[in-house]
Amino acid sequence: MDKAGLGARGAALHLLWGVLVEGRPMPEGGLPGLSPSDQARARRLALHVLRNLARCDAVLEPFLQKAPPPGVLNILRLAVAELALDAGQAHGVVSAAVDLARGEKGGAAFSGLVNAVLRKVAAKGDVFGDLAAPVMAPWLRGAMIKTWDKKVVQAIEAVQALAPPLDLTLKPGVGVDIPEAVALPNGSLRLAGSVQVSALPGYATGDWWVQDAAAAMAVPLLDPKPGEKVLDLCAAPGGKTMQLAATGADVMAVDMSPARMAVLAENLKRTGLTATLVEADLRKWQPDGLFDAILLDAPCSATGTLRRHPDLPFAKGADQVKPLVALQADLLDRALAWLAPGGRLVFVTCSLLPEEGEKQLAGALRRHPGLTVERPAMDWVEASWITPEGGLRLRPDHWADKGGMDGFFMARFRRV
Ligand SMILES: C[S@@+](CC[C@H](N)C(=O)[O-])C[C@H]1O[C@@H](n2cnc3c(N)ncnc32)[C@H](O)[C@@H]1O
Repeated sequence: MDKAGLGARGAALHLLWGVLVEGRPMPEGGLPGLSPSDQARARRLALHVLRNLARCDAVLEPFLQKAPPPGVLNILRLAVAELALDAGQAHGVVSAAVDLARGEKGGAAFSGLVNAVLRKVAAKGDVFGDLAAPVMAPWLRGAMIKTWDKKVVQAIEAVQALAPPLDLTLKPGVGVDIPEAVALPNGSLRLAGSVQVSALPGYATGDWWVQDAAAAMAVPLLDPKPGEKVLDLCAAPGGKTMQLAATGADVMAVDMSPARMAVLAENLKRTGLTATLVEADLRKWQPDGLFDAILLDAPCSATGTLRRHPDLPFAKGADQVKPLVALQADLLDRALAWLAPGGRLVFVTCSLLPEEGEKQLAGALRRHPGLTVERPAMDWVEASWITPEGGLRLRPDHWADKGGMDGFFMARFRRV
């Protein structure tokens, strides 16, 4: 890191500008010109701000008579989030913010204000104090309150305000020795705090891969057997492909994104697992034969992953959900036709919205007479997670005492 940490903080501001001013999602790739640790720090800082935007603004509000230009406001938000949440790294926050303001177009005139405001904020000590956890975007919160009661929504928001843990899915049969990791009931290993993934034991030897514990529940629900023909649809970057391949099933993985498929190929190489890869748009593709088991991890609003992607509500709105719902139903109908008689299909979305979960299950049963739903039988699934129709509704506040989980809906269909 450069001495004043300006590289990472400057990159964090660049990310924030893209999300908050231009309404773009955070880019997934590397941040040019920064060391891996500075890249990680830049992302972490930007995510702290996005997860806690309302709290940062509430802290600043008493000290600002009117809003400064967006670039300067973001410098202030970044410094507040860093003082509140990155204490170990927060040396020189105020002076770095002043330097960043001086370097910002039109910002030099505000450097005195930045200095004065942040000194007062820093003097407070407990920066966020008892400010409530940030609430979800209004369009999403409204939908959540219609689905669950307010207490559940607040519990979800409390988990979404926290930096998520790092979950690892283990290759079966390998011993992994990471003393600070905690084993979850489903077999995932969980690490708290920010960790350099590639430095952990077992990374280079491909003994595990990063995947939220909830995401890791779809493959056990499908329960593939060695030698079965399994189709993995919307497969990249391959967290679930690797789980499928590790069971000894004969896996074909399909996805339309060349960049994500390249990551999937890389992941398989690192873990020494094999699958047949097909780059294709599932709206046009047809397989040559039928499959014993299919996993469809459909594109969705990703509203279940807001703690990992707090940029999403700034880049996506309610209007983007409807076309996704239609695409999910289309892909589900197509995939059901590729099941061998008696075969099973698990439909998955990382969404909190019933249109992308419970209602997709109901729609599939209406459109496909003879289709049945099989209830999850994994012993670590809590009864309250299973919907009356037999779907698996996973919410961020589940296992809240262990650090929560991403929100998912999954259902296992059987073609009779
Ligand atoms: C939720 S992600 C999949 C995550 C993946 N299953 C995993 O476990 O790592 C959804 C994927 O759907 C793919 N996708 C979206 N529309 C598609 C289509 N029409 N045909 C094929 N793939 C599609 C995207 O490229 C994206 O990789």
